[in-house]
Amino acid sequence: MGLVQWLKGQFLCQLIICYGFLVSGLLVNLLQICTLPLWPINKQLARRINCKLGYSLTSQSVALLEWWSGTEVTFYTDPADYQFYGKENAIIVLNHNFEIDFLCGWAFCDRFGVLGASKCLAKKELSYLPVIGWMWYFLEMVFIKRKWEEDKRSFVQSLQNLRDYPENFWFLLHCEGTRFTEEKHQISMEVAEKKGLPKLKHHLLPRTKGFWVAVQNLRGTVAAVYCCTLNFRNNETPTLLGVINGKKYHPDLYIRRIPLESVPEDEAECSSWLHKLYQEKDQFQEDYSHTGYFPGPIVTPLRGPWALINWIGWTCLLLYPLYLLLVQLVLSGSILTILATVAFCSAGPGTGPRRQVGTRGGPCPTAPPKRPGLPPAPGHRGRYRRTGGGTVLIIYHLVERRDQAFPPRAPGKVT
Ligand SMILES: CC/C=C\C/C=C\C/C=C\C/C=C\C/C=C\C/C=C\CCC(=O)SCCNC(=O)CCNC(=O)[C@H](O)C(C)(C)COP(=O)(O)OP(=O)(O)OC[C@H]1O[C@@H](n2cnc3c(N)ncnc32)[C@H](O)[C@@H]1OP(=O)(O)O
Ligand SMILES: CCCCCCCCCCCCCCCC(=O)OC[C@@H](O)COP(=O)(O)O
Repeated sequence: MGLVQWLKGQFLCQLIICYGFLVSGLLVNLLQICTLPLWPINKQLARRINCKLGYSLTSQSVALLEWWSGTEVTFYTDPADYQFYGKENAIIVLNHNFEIDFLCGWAFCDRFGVLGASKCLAKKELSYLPVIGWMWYFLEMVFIKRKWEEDKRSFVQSLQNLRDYPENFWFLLHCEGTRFTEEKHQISMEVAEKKGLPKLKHHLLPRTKGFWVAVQNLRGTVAAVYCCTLNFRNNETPTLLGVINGKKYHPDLYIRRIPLESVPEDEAECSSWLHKLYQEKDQFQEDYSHTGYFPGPIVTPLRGPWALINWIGWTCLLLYPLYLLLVQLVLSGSILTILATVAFCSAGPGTGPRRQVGTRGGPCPTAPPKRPGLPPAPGHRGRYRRTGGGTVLIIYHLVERRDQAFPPRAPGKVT
C-alpha cells in the first residue's frame, strides 16, 4: 500500500475532511440565511446565489469521490442524447440500491454543470440532516413524509415553485421510495403478485403516484425523463466510509433520455408506463450481472477542475487557523499538551472492522487467518496503522525536532 493510500486511511486525514465539510457547510448555511432579505426583492438572484453556495458544499463530496477515492463513474448513453445533458431540465429515475448512489448522481450532475441547482424527492428526515438538510431548504428541495394524504399539498406546491427556476436542474426520483433490501424486496414482490405485475429481480416495485404527480406538475418545465441505471463492477458494495478511506470503486451508469411527451398523462397509463420502465431497468441489471457492462457506447464527459479547486480552497481556508494553533502548541513547549494532542490524533476509531487492538495480544476476531511466513493479508493492517499510530510518529518527530531546536529550559531560567 503506497504512502498516499496509507495517509488516506489515517484517522487524522478523515477528521480533517469531515471538519472541513462541516465547517464549510455551516458557513454556507450562514451565507444562505443572509440571502433571505433578497428573496422578496429578487427571488431569481437569490436562487442563483444559493445554487452557487449549494455547489460549493455539494461539490466537496464529488471531489472526495472522484479525486480522493479516485472513483470514476463510467457513463453509457446514446451519443445522440449527449447534446441535451445539462442544457435542459430533466426528471431522473434512478434505482436505489447503493449507499453512494447519490454521490454518483452528484458526479453525473457535476459533469454537466447542474450540480448546484439539482433537486430530489427526499424523505422528510433528510431535511433534519445538519448542514446538508439545512442547505437543501434554500435549494427548494422537495421533502415528503411518504404518506400521500399528508404529502400531496406540499408536494404539488413544491413542484409548482420549480416552474420558474432560473437554472437548469435535474429532479431525482427514487421511485422505489426506499433503499433495496432483500426483506423489502420480498414484501414488494408479494404486492407485485397481488397486482398481477411481473416480478423484479434487482428492484423494489416502484411507487407510481409520486412519479405521475412530478411529471404532471413539471410538464412544460422539464423536457425529458432520464432513466438511469447504476451498478458497480465485480459486485462491489460501496460505502461512504470506504470513499472517505480513499477506496476506489467502479460505478457504471446507463442513461436513457426519454422525451416527456412519451410519458402518458393519465395516472393509470403513467403507472403502467413506469412499471414497464422498471421492468426494462431490471433486464438491464440482469444482463449487467452476466456481462459486466450496460448497452450502448461509453461516453466520457470531461471532469472539470472546479470541484477539486473548491475543495482545496475550503481546506486551506479552514486548516489555516488549525495550523496556527498547532504551531502555537508546539512552541508552547508544554509536553503534556502535545502528548494529549498526539493521543487524540492517534487514538481515532479504527477504519476497518472493530478489533481488539491487541491490548492483551489477543488475536483479532475479524483478522484473516495468519499466513505463516507471509506478511499479514492485504486487508489486515498492523496495530499502529489502524489506530493512527502513523500520525503519532509524525508528531513525535515534530516534537523531537523541537527539543533539538529548543533545548529544555534549565530550572528557574526563563528563555
Ligand atoms: C444518476 C443520477 C443522476 C443524477 C442525479 C440527479 C439529481 C441528484 C442531484 C441532486 C439531488 C440532491 C440531492 C440528492 C442526494 C441525496 C438524496 C438521495 C436520496 C434520497 C431519496 C429518498 O429519500 S427516497 C424516499 C422519498 N422518495 C419517495 O418516496 C419516492 C417514491 N414514493 C412515491 O413516489 C410515492 O408515490 C409517494 C411517497 C409520493 C406516495 O406514496 P403512497 O404509498 O402514499 O402512494 P402510492 O400510490 O405511491 O403507493 C401506494 C400503492 O403502493 C402499493 N404498495 C403498497 N406496499 C408496497 C410495496 N411494499 N412496494 C410497492 N408498492 C406497494 C399499494 O398497493 C398502493 O397501490 P395502489 O394501486 O393501491 O395505489
Ligand atoms: C468532503 C466531503 C466529506 C463528506 C461527504 C459527506 C456527504 C454527505 C451527504 C449526505 C447526503 C445524504 C443522502 C442520503 C441518501 C439516502 O440514501 O437516503 C436514504 C433514503 O433514500 C431512503 O431511506 P430508507 O427508507 O431508510 O432506505
